Amino acid sequence: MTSVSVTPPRLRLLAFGPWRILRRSPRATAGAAIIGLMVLLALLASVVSHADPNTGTFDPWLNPSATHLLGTTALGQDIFTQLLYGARLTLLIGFASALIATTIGTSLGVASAYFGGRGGEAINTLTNVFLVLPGLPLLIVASAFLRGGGVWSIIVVIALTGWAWGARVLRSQALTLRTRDFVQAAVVTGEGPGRIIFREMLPNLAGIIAANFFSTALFAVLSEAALSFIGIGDVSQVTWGTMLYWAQAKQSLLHGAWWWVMAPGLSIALLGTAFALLNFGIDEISNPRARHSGKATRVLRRRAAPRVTVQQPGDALFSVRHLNAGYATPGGSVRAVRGVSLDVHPGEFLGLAGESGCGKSTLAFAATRLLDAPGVVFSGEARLAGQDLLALSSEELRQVRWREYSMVFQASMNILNPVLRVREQVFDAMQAHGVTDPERLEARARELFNLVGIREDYLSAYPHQLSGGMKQRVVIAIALALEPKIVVMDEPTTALDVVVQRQILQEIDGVRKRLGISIIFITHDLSLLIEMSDRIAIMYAGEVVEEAPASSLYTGAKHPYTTRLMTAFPPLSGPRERRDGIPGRPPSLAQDLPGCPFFERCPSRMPGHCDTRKPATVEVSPGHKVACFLHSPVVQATQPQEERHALASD
Ligand SMILES: Nc1ncnc2c1ncn2[C@@H]1O[C@H](COP(=O)(O)OP(=O)(O)OP(=O)(O)O)[C@@H](O)[C@H]1O
Repeated sequence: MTSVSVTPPRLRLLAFGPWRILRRSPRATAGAAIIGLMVLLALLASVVSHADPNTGTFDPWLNPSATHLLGTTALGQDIFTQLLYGARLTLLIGFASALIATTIGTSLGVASAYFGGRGGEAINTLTNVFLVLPGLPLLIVASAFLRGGGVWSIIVVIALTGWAWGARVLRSQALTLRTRDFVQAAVVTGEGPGRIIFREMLPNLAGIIAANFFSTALFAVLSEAALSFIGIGDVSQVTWGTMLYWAQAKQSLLHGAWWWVMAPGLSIALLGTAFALLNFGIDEISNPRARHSGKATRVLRRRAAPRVTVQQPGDALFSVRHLNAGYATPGGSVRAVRGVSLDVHPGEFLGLAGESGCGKSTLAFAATRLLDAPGVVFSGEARLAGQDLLALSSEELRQVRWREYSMVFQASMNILNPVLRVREQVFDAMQAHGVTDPERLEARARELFNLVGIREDYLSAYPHQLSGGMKQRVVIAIALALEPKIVVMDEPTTALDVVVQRQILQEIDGVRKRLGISIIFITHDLSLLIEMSDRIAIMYAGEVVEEAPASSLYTGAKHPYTTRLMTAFPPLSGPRERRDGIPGRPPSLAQDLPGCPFFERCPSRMPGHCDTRKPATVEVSPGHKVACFLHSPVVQATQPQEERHALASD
């Protein structure tokens, strides 16, 4: 395969292009028009006016007239000509200072947030020092040092004194962004820091960076005016600031020549307004939600999934053995997963059910090496095709994750970056794993959308233009992008309404059968799992208490917890009836549980027996395993026959 490089990461604003920004926002158009006019007049100064801005060739103190639109100065210079030439340096100072300060502020702010650690703290301290230094005195001292360096020394001084505010704002925004699901997801899918910063984070910060740029430009123009006004700037150059200085020095107001002050003063105010308008306009463009706020989200058309034969389970594809995991908390360890062993076969749909807090998510996170601090894997193995995921180095893990296995988590629609089109986000996962050919990326993205039942034209949409169900389908498409062998889905449809939930589940099942992938599906909803799964494992207080083919669990659940869990949900068919919950509460996972974890709530408990020893897991029929003394050979041998029968049929 010949691979060609794809378009490098770029700011979304740049991707829009200046013309589209202007077409879309009247405010940006107005701001750009004002600045454009100022730039044009500055460039054409010598064409518009033939006078020399520095030399006093006219009578002093002339009033505005057709010959001198804004009158003349005390030295006989034409004020309109000075305004035109002054715009050149004023605009240069504004834009150049803003560019330098914004580059410094953005780089330092984002780097300190993303990388953190001591370097991040050092940058933060430096930023704070610059923030507490009083602005104008700092400018005055720095300018005094660099006096005589011309306009560029003023630009450098303003940039060096103006970057800190931007760095502070961008740091705090980047810190928030760093924890957002779509950034975390980019880390998980294997994207490097440069790519995450430029592609995932900076586009989301574009509005703030633009705001920072224009406010720094305004700060630069005002600072130059202030420095010139007090005589520290280079007063031999014509800028709007030095015009104010000379107007004040020659006491123009006492001479009634108010236009000498008003012309540069109003020009500075107009420039500030233009910067603010551009700022608003760019915010509209960089925030797609604001851009499309009036448009209704289109509803997804469902596509029926053709049924194919399920692959017969063979040897385990994914095998978890004696996994112990939990959380290190100040109050001690929470053991949320206790000695769990589970197998998933190729093409199999394994359902994992249990009450909230029983450790399902911790198991999923621990087994896929996603359990972050304070989570800890205490011991055990999680082998995917023979390779122990828990023993891989970070780089090895990066290679395997998403290519060999992928995940879809609760409310994972939040992993979609709001300012990137869906297409680019589907591409990202593939690009991070070396797929770079644009044609192949596009073809695969279309194929994936067909697979999960979304029209291909939605590839060009932004996440907010999609319904919750469609977003979840996009996330599932991303999880399938590299054709992993297994996908772990932790309540992927919880946030959706029941109808959409069911459609997506049917779609997932169809995809699984077509591609022959395995799925571990986690939910509270046992009745849903019975419908969807090949096999179901029931967790309680960190342990798997029963595991069986879905049909045999439905017709003959063995563990008292499973039978209670079954009756807690409405039946799949038949008349509606009142459901009872399971009385009592699960035990604290911070404590040791020497016996059966369900002991306290079990209607068939045998004190002195169930609470003192762990029941062995026994296979009561092919593939149906249960950890309960009601079915253990020890109890069966020691209990009278009638009592055993009564207990077992509970
Ligand atoms: N960060 C944490 N620190 C300490 N304890 C935690 C942490 N996260 C989860 N736990 C505890 O671990 C146990 C298992 O939680 P887990 O989220 O794995 O359960 P779950 O079955 O997936 O629940 P749910 O269905 O509500 O998502 C719970 O008792 C929970 O309180």
